[in-house]
Amino acid sequence: MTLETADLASKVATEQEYPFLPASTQTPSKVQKAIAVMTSGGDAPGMNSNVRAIVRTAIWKGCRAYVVMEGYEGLVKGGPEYIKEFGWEDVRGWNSDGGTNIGTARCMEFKERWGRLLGAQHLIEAGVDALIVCGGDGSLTGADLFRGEWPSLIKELFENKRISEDQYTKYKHLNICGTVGSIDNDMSTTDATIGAYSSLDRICKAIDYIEATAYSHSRAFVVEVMGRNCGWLALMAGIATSADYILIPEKPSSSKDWRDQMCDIVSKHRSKGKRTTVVIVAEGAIAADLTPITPDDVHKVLVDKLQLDTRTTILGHVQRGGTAVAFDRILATLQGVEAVNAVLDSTKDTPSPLIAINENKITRKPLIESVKLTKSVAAAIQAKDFKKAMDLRDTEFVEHLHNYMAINSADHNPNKLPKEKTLNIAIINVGAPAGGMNSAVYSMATYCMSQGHKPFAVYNGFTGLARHESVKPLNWFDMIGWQSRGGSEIGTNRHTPEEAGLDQIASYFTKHKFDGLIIVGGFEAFVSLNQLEAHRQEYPAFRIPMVLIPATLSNNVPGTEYSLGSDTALNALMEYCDVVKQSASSTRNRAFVVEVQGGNSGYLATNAALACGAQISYVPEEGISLEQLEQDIETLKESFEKAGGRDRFGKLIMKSINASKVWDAETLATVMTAEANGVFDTKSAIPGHVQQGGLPSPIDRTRGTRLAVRAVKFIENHSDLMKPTRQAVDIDASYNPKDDKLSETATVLGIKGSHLAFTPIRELYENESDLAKRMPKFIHWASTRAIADHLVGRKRISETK
Ligand SMILES: Nc1ncnc2c1ncn2[C@@H]1O[C@H](COP(=O)(O)OP(=O)(O)OP(=O)(O)O)[C@@H](O)[C@H]1O
Ligand SMILES: O=P(O)(O)OC[C@H]1O[C@](O)(CO)[C@@H](O)[C@@H]1O
Ligand SMILES: [Mg+2]
Repeated sequence: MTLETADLASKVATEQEYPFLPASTQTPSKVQKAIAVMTSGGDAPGMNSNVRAIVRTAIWKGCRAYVVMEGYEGLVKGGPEYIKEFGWEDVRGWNSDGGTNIGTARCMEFKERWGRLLGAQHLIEAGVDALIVCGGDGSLTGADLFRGEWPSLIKELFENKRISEDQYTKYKHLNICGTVGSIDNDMSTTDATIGAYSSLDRICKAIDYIEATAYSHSRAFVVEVMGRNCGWLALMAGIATSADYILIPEKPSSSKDWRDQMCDIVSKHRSKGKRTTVVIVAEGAIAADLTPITPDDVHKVLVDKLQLDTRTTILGHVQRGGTAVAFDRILATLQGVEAVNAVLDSTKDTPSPLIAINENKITRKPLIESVKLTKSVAAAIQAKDFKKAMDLRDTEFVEHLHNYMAINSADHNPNKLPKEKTLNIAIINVGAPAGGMNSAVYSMATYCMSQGHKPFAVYNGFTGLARHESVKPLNWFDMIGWQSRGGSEIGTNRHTPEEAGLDQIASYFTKHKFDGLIIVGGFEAFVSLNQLEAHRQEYPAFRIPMVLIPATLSNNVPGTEYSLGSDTALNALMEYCDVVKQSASSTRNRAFVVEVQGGNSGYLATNAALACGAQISYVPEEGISLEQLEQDIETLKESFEKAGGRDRFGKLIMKSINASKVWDAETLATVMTAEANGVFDTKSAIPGHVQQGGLPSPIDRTRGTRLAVRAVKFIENHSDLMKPTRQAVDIDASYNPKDDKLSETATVLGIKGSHLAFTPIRELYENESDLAKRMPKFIHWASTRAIADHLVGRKRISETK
């Protein structure tokens, strides 16, 4: 995630007070604004990270921070019990807490004007001049209304002498900002709401468990998931667990009655030997005539029409529980920082912002527009205009649904494409295993099948091919369950084509008539793709469209801000760190140095630091200077002394293995303990290959699918361009390596800012790679380091000089 906030440091008051002090002890001259945050609507994992980031950023910038307890109910009730000033320490350790620590509510009074009038009065009485609301579509609709009505509310308060003239003048404009916190992911203009991916994680885990018992009894399960009127959770869970059928509000079956369509698909799967059936029903699922579809309805159909032994599981509030996944913690943190920036940037003429995320970029969107768009989805559904409802959901939603439907019909429906258009597509994994590799392979293979292409797996990387001709067409039955599995089902290794043997590889490409290649892997895969492209002149077999889907926990592939597996790894590391931090907190005066993988990339260490609130992260990009180390030990000492054995004060230090050759985790821990003079002690903790993760995270699974389908489409779209270059009579003359159009057909599919993008491998290899370090030249996450530091009060040598 990149955050192009104007440099945080530049907005910081020049002489910073030590940020461990509560806001109230800061000198009033530095106080710019009083910023309040509330959480509202259903609680969502990650809300606490959002509040933590808002409170600390506000304090860091010299503002006073307030929290409104119990959502809008707290505004309506008012007073210091509900609108409280918060200090730096009040939000310590909140990253790993589920739910919302400041409470939330569904407040009917705020839907009435008199309730909002009270809310306005109480905000003014508390001296709050900016309100950040973290909530779902309902909460932000309320916020939008509140802001719209503000002038009339304060006029009425003034006229009725409920506020003074001074207050009336001072609080003329309500500065409001929304951060979207809801498990439903139903807010337009943002790809993800805080909490949605945590909920998806809970759902996928539950369905993974259900699969095992369903398999044992050869049963069908109907699983109801939340989401109110939005089918995002059901759709994404459907993709991530390769469920047999999903029912969502936005897309009732139009061609057929849903019962017949579901039974068709389920019986096709069963007839091919599948022992389990999972049907996911969104709680808002409806038929084309708007009649609700309940789990009982689905259960009855599966029993009556297909005679399946069927059970129903309503997941309920389990989906909202537990600690937030790494994505939500980081999203909530970066959005919290951005929300404070937005509030400080705003003038009376600025429209109220909503802090969104598009692909990998934190963005600001006009709140009013987002609320309007969101409301129009519900209106379109009510009007049975499902096409419009789909169009109004973000484009990613539409893409995911299209992919799910295609993949789910793989190998069952008549081929989409005429015979002459169908292709042989080779799939290979290269490098270390990464979460989501299987999902990508499964999805590209099944998508190929749905179009009529023939997917081939190249087993055990390029050496497998060169030495053993390990190529096999993939079939549907063999891949059942791959979507949810960790590791690499088709095997992977680090050898590049040059190491494995170009002659053999080319001859097998020719023998199996490959028309396209998709490589899933990390930096070795990147190098491999470049080699194949560079050898197209000698080997016509390589004159095929080739796509790399980056997959590595190091997240160091040029051309993308996100590699498959990095989210799974981040979660594995974060869970490990939460446990270690709990231990450190219980022991009171203890810190842990956690050694993090990632080669020369500090991505994992930096993001784990953000997600866990680590005190320090040492990364290869910066190294470890003695001066900074001394400074860090001093800061740790000071903070342990100040804490005086208070609870929840365990400290984490993330250290990338390659941050320093001299300072390994253990040495660092020993030195810190010695230098601390008994104030605190430090231990080392080494998660090692646990960081590759067990089951892939839902993000890696669903992104794996999305990237896979895009990769196949790229091959389809570039096949006609490449065919003549290997089928011409004069094969040498038919290929000009300098022809950009041809060389662009060897490409990396990645996420760049707010877009998915294909970038030619040659361009990346020549201009954007630091080959010696196996790193991209541009570190897209660099700006998050300053944020991670500021949120824990770490001082940098450069700042203290
Ligand atoms: N139209 C509205 N006018 C004023 N306030 C509203 C409005 N809609 C919602 N609110 C306020 O926001 C609160 C939360 O809304 P809602 O229950 O719809 O949850 P949400 O914010 O959409 O979150 P989630 O859907 O995740 O539970 C309501 O209880 C109410 O106080
Ligand atoms: O927790 P409550 O008030 O029962 O509400 C449940 C609703 O809240 C959500 O969990 C979040 O909006 C919905 O998915 C669900 O419909
Ligand atoms: Mg809602």
